[in-house]
Amino acid sequence: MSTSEPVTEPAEEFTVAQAQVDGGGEVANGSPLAETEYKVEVKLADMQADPNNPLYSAKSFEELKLSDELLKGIQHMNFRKPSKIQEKALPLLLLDPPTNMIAQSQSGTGKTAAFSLNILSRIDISRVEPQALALAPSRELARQILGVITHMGQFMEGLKTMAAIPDPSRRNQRFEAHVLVGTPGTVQEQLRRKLIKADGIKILVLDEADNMLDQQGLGEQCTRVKTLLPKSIQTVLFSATFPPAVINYANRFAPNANVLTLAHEELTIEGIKQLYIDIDKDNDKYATLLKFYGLMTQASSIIFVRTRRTAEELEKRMVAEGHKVAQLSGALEGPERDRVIDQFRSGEAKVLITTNVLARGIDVESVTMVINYDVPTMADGREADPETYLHRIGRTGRFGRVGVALTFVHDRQSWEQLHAIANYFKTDLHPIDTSDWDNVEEMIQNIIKSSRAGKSTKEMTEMITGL
Ligand SMILES: Nc1ncnc2c1ncn2[C@@H]1O[C@H](COP(=O)(O)OP(=O)(O)OP(=O)(O)O)[C@@H](O)[C@H]1O
Repeated sequence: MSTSEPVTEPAEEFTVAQAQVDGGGEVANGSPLAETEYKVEVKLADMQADPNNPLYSAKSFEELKLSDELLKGIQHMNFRKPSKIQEKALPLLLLDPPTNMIAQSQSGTGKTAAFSLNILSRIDISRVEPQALALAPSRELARQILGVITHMGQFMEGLKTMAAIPDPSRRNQRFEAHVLVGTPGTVQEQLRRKLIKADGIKILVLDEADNMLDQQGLGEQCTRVKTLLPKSIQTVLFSATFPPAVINYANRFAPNANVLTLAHEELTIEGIKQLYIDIDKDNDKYATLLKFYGLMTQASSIIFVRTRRTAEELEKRMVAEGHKVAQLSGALEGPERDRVIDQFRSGEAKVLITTNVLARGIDVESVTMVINYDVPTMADGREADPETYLHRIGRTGRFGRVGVALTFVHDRQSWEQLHAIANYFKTDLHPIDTSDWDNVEEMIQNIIKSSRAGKSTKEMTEMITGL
């Protein structure tokens, strides 16, 4: 061995017990599914029977030609019927010869399972080497996807899955697993160091693909990763959003792909009730937030802010006043980030303050309220960022559940930004009248409660149109 070669360690595989999955998996979070399962199922069955609903499907999982092991995995996750994206994407993904895909579907409609089932269907279990690689923009999302794949594939005997995310304690590990899920920087580095063997890789998935291709740094890393993989791979791009600016790039990244897209007017989720509060001054935002604290802890909530600094300041202030909150931003080290998200997922922490780092993909079913403390904007801080708004509010209302998305506006600029977002999606945002707090509390409490009681979205709309 030459001295420049890394000293490699055997791979440490990921286990089902570590899997981070919600939505009916065994590893549940703060809101115990058992309490609501029956009612939620009733509602879900109605939604899945409605052809206009993104959760609708005419077919069963059995009809999608999946292996018995995978059908067992799906059953174990309590999935009864596929969603629309699963039903449409899977047959195209499973075509032989494999074909590239660019696919879009609303937040929380089961895109992860769609690409995971393709990955698991194509694995040759007898060869323990990387055969599929899924990339995500954050370590939390990569860990979550890994959890879904591991959980879903638990009946495939011998299946090995691993995370490829920054981990200084395992810098020299070899990635001896069938499926790898990671972040682009780490994967690129480990491919370059030959700790990830590239020549057996058949599938490359980019989750949150528009973000991955569009963001400076991430886009270059993804392109580099792709050039280090075999030419013949199946490239699969998934996201809830594909803004026009990235479509061309996506088409080049995944040439001749089967394309499933939606118009942006179709992207809002009916179960997410979008509200806003007009606050007089910036200073009053914090006081207003505190008024919501009791409501925020009834299930779980995420507060999105623009900068790491605001996240840290809010955390400090709230903790100093005796409120129990967790905070996660890119300023924290990996293990600390893992600890915070795990606490939130388990329900130990009910309120999470974060930046756009967690705007995408994170799936915690107990989240009933998302607060946009700062309206999402582009990097310049001026122009509204509708895509990020959609991803942020999509952390609630997962797979037919209901939730509240509340945005704070405090001046003309933030009001105009929110207005631009509403226009973009052609959606109605309901103002909250802050002069009558009892009424506000009651209304939000009703929405939150109804998410547990499985109230229909029609009833939900009636509940807030009185505002
Ligand atoms: N067929 C199904 N039946 C029941 N639940 C499902 C089904 N498919 C997925 N789910 C659940 O729905 C939730 C949302 O799925 P997922 O995280 O894949 O959404 P997504 O479309 O990737 O959302 P986002 O755009 O926010 O990343 C998960 O908790 C998942 O377990």
